[in-house]
Amino acid sequence: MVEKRKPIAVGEAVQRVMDYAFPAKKEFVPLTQAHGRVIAEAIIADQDIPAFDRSPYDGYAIRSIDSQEASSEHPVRFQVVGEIGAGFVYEEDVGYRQAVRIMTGAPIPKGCDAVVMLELTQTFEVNHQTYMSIKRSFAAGTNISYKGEEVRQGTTLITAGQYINPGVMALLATFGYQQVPVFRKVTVGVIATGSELLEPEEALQPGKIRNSNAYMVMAQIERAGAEVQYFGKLSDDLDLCIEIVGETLQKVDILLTTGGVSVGDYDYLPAIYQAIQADVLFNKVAMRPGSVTTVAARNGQLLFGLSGNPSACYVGFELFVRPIIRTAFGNPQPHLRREQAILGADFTKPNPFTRFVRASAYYEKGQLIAVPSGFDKSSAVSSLAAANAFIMLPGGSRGYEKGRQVAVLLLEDLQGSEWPWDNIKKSSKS
Ligand SMILES: Nc1nc2c(c(=O)[nH]1)N[C@H]1C(S)=C(S)[C@@H](COP(=O)(O)OP(=O)(O)OC[C@H]3O[C@@H](n4cnc5c(N)ncnc54)[C@H](O)[C@@H]3O)O[C@H]1N2
Ligand code: MOO
Ligand SMILES: [Mg+2]
Repeated sequence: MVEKRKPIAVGEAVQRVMDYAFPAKKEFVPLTQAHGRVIAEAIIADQDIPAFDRSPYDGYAIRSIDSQEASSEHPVRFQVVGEIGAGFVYEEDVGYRQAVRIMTGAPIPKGCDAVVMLELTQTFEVNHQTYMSIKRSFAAGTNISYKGEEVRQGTTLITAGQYINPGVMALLATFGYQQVPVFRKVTVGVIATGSELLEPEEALQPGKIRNSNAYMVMAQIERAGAEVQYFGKLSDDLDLCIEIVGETLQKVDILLTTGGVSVGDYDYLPAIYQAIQADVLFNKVAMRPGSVTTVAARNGQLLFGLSGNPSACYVGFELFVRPIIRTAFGNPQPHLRREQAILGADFTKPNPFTRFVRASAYYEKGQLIAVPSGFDKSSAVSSLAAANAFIMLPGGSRGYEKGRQVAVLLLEDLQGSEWPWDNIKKSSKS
């Protein structure tokens, strides 16, 4: 008699997995390798920005009081006593009706309190002495970028857990980080199971297929921000599988397998979990595809038994594995971002389980539209290429027509959701 499995709700299944989330660990990487990682400590300004009063323009630094009488009828003339480019300091005192030619980014010379843009001046020479004249007055503070006007020393600019984007890189460089504290990437081991599998370089043979899942989930692991270790494919040989799975667990933080989780004669994952004394957290989820997704734990370590069917494998990864990876970065929003969208095409197939339809989501006139991205069976491989979202359709006895509001989960987003699984309700007509 084949084992009868009891499906549990998706949210319940995700919660059971999240109970095994492990804490983030810190490591240091050189600045040049920090882009794309997640910062493990706050960035607190250890200096003001700007660090000194500086000129925002190419021009002349003056004492504003000396310009008070300037007008177009009576231009005021200044003796140019020096010049200074960015990176240098003008050390002398600047006196009555003296000006220093100054370039953008250079520190304001002592005594000066305004900068006149080059375009508003006239420069000329009299007896080998350079002068400039202006036709209007300038108030104190004109064209000065003040020390600390952007950021005050001691301000927290970035908190731990933030993705290091190019802007964060600029801050790290500004504050002189050579080694950057980042969360360690968890290592996810991948094993594909199935006697039918050939690697991409192998020629096709009758009854065999190429192993697409391993390459797909390895990319999903990287997209989620973890490190991959690939242990190859295993044929359906129970003893060999038990041995390799046991060994592999020692080498990784998380082990992910594809295939062999259903009730078929060669679906060995349930027996493998039993043999290595792993506790099965669930082996049936009320979702499509991916209902057979099985997750087990041994000594606190998670083993994800993803389906062999490519679309089911893909969905199982995004719902269950990705949030665990993102939690290991101290990310408080580790789940897929949930948004509302308009269903862009009829979806007539009813199903009692919650469905995760692989979809292409795009904005049109400010409205998010989601359209199924191709052949919709659990076995489909071709619809994944164009998928950047799942349309989440509550289970029920009817299909959904174009134009309805539906919930979508975004796959290529960095923001994430804290918990997208509440209120999976019937969609309503918008
Ligand atoms: N009697 C029942 N049969 C099935 C059930 C069920 O409840 N009762 N569940 C079905 C569902 S739903 C799914 S999903 C699949 C799950 O199958 P498994 O996870 O056991 O995976 P396999 O049997 O190993 O393979 C299924 C399918 O996927 C292909 N496959 C496997 N590995 C790969 C790979 N690495 N790359 C590409 N394709 C792969 C494999 O050739 C099979 O076609 O079970 C249903 N059956
Ligand atoms: O596990 Mo299956 O994906 O529901 O077709
Ligand atoms: Mg099977």
